[in-house]
Amino acid sequence: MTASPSNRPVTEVAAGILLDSEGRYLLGQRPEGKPYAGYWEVPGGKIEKGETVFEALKRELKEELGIEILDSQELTVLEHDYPHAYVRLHVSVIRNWCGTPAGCEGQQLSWQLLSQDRPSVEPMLPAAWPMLERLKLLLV
Ligand SMILES: Nc1nc2c([nH]c(=O)n2[C@H]2C[C@H](O)[C@@H](COP(=O)(O)OP(=O)(O)OP(=O)(O)O)O2)c(=O)[nH]1
Repeated sequence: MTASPSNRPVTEVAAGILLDSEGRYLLGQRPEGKPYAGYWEVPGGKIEKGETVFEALKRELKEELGIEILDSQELTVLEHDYPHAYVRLHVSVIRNWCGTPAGCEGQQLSWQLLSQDRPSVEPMLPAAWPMLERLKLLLV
């Protein structure tokens, strides 16, 4: 495990932005029992030892949403220093998947239009904002 600038261990996370053909992306609400429960985020989770980012995304999105992702495009890598952890987020865009996303862990889901200024749900996890900004730049 690497160390952050503040010398805290870094938690590596894979986050996958599902983007559909109508320009909508998917947010999920963090379930009870997790840090920041109730906050909205892009689906994903911690990368396990020995996993690639794509393998972690495939596993997490199967567990959380019940879908099979077919490919992904790397968007950006962001770091955020939370009270509970220092996280490094490997953010990918996913346009091709099999199945219909469902809240398999009891979480609420919400499709959001990328053309809208801000998501219609709140609060968002602080580190979700820069990834949405980056996504908008990719598509202009
Ligand atoms: N999935 C996801 N995590 C994010 C985003 N933004 C952000 O700061 N994070 C942080 C929150 C958490 O500290 C970490 C993800 O960990 P997690 O708790 O969701 O991971 P997990 O599902 O593997 O958790 P676990 O219950 O197995 O421990 O990344 C985001 O948009 N999506």
